[in-house]
Amino acid sequence: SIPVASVVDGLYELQETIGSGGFAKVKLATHILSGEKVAIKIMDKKQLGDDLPRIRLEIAAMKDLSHQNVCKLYQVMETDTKILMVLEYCPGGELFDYIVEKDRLSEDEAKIFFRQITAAVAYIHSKGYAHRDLKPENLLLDEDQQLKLIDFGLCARPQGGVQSVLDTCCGSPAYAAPELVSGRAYIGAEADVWSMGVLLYALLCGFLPFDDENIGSLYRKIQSGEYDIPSWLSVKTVELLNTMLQVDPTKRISVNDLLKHPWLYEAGKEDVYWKSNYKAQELDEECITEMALCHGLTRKEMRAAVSSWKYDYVTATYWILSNQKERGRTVRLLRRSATSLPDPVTP
Ligand SMILES: Cn1cc(Br)cc1C(=O)Nc1[nH]nc2c1CN(C(=O)N[C@H](CN1CCCC1)c1ccccc1)C21CC1
Repeated sequence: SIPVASVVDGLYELQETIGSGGFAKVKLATHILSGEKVAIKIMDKKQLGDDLPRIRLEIAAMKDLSHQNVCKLYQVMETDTKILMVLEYCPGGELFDYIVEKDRLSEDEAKIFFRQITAAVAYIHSKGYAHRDLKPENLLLDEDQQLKLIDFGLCARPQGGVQSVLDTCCGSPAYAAPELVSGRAYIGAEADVWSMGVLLYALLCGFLPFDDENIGSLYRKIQSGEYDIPSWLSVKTVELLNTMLQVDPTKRISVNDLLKHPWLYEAGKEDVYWKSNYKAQELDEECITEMALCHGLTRKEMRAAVSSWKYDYVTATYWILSNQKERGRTVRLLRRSATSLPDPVTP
């Protein structure tokens, strides 16, 4: 079978393995043209077995999600036996390890993280997705201590969101059930808010609200919705937790109402900026120019190549450059270096 090294040859320099799970492993790598570090998630198709559709779903979702608190997908490569996802590298590791190290977070620090988690979830829900596996292991810290959501393998998307459900149900909303017209018809959106409640509790307490070695009694505890309130939690915090940890999903706060909840704004914080900073529509001219120079193409040709969003090396280079710009770094690529760049398109 085709070795992974051959597909990344000249594009990425593979380095050590930084994570390994059942059917996948994550290796640190360097995007040669920019010198930026990336994380390459390498999955074995055979080991994936009938989980393969989950990966196709994860890839489709991540191509559609560009947000400052969602780990960016840069490139997808496939060989006869492997699927490779080139993703944003987060040098801070998992939020899970961060909490373990600090035992538990102060209300102020938890608030900073929770605002970012709410921004990420509000964004993916606005795109018609639900993550359905929110936990501190799936939130990574980047070099600026910003949280990035990962692992969309379990995410769900009703075909085209609520509008399509409305359209399909006999055409006129007169027949649509109340939860449909209220836009609550997401698959799993309410479940995401419950998980956010568990997440916030874990940040503030360092242990879980519902826990038990025996899975049966764990389920009973979850279904009871009863959990201990440690003395260090403020009344306002407990009120917020209660709005999320409502057993009845129809009584549970929505992520849009969470965005307006006063707890997120204490200590004079400004609005949670949940919309995406990425502009996939209008391309960044500075990045296009730098790429055109590096590839020996005109800006017009480069613009056309980038806006085809093939999730090839061109897409990766564009996203990496725009991330660099976003972080206030200089937008710079290696000039036409020895690396075997694809020959410029003959004009
Ligand atoms: C742990 N760590 C420590 C440092 Br320093 C950096 C990291 C690190 O993993 N950074 C990192 N940057 N970008 C990524 C990662 C990890 N990572 C991941 O996608 N990591 C997940 C972690 N999941 C959490 C629950 C189950 C597995 C993973 C998925 C499959 C196999 C192995 C790991 C990406 C690619 C998106």
